[in-house]
Amino acid sequence: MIGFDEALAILARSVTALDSEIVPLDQVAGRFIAQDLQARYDAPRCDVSVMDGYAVRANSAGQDRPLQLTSESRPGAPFAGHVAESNAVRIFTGAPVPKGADIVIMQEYAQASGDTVRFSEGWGPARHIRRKGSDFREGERLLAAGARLTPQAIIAAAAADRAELDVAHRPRLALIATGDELVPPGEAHRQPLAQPDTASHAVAALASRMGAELVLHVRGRDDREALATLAAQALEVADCVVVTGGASVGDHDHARPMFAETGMELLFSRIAIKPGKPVWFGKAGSKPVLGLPGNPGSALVTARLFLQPLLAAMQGGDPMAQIATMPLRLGADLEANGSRETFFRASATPQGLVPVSNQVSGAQAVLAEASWLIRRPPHAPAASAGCLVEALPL
Ligand SMILES: Nc1nc2c(c(=O)[nH]1)N[C@H]1C(S)=C(S)[C@@H](COP(=O)(O)OP(=O)(O)OC[C@H]3O[C@@H](n4cnc5c(N)ncnc54)[C@H](O)[C@@H]3O)O[C@H]1N2
Ligand code: MOO
Repeated sequence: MIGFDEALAILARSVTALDSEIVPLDQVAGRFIAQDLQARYDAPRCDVSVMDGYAVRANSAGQDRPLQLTSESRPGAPFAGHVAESNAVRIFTGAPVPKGADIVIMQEYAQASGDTVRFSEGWGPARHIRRKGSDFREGERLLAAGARLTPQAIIAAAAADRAELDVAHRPRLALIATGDELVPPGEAHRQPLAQPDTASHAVAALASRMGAELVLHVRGRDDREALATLAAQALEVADCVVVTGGASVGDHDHARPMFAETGMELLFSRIAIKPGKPVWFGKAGSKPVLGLPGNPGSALVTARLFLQPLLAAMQGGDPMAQIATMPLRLGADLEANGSRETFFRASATPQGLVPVSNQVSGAQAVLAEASWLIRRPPHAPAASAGCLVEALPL
């Protein structure tokens, strides 16, 4: 068996990014940008007001005499003149601050009367001016190649004044769930020995969250020849293939053998992690093939630990960034674990991370409340509520 870090390093080394395409800004959500993105102008483009109020000279506002209102400045319609000592300019949030003025006084501190305005004390030290270029400068890099286009990254892309972005192609994913007992969800309750295929639907959801396009989603019976046909079909239509189940050592575990005729090179199998020992990974030509255990808890956790980095790498993202952990506080006691590195499913509560009550790989009911994985080294002792543990979002 190999360790998790070693397995991930092999996976990261062996995956190459897909080509990119130009896509309208409204269709890039969740995708990965293929090139650095530079700003095309300074933001703000000039000094602008942060408040609705009056642009004046600070030394004239404090004197107890009314100032002459000369004009107004609105976003997109600035006042081009100069603010003299005895003058004030009505100004609105986001409007250019006229020359001569060095403070904006909020209208709450102003009493305007006709074409004059005077100010009551108490407006405080803030100047309420955002300086030209204080957000970013022309030419500054706003997004780095490989960045994920989250809603917040899309603000930066739009601020960089781009209508379209160069993004990695969406990986076309083929998903094969193996197991004679599996039936589509909705049909299991009618057949006493049937199990709904739950795992592959979770994997599909995770893959779609990572920008993949599901081009094939099938269930295959535990029959080596039938599965070999599905393997060939999957490699025909997809950029990468995921198989659930049949990953272990039983007589009916065909997930790896089903790729024998495709010339798939096996790059690793059996990892010292819990759950997820049977995970395997190979390449059929340039196409990654990932095998996940059939147990739903294992399939979900290992999709998060292996498929998410794999799909990021295929889109030019950093696979290692996908599995970065951070220290978080335990909100309940955590049990000791055995010789395999262990990923406990946990829920986030105001007290901290609380391991879900059933950590068995086949358990499904508790998964709905699990939003984090607590990563524990081999032979980690029990840890008490309040301790810091390393965790990553599920
Ligand atoms: N002698 C050994 N037995 C097992 C080992 C081992 O090392 N030696 N490893 C165990 C571990 S760990 C796991 S995890 C399981 C997973 O093995 P498989 O990937 O071969 O999974 P299956 O046997 O196909 O199924 C296991 C279990 O999960 C259910 N299942 C399968 N697919 C789905 C699905 N898509 N949706 C819902 N449920 C699914 C299946 O009905 C079985 O109950 O092997 C251990 N055994
Ligand atoms: O290691 Mo398996 O994936 O737990 O039950």
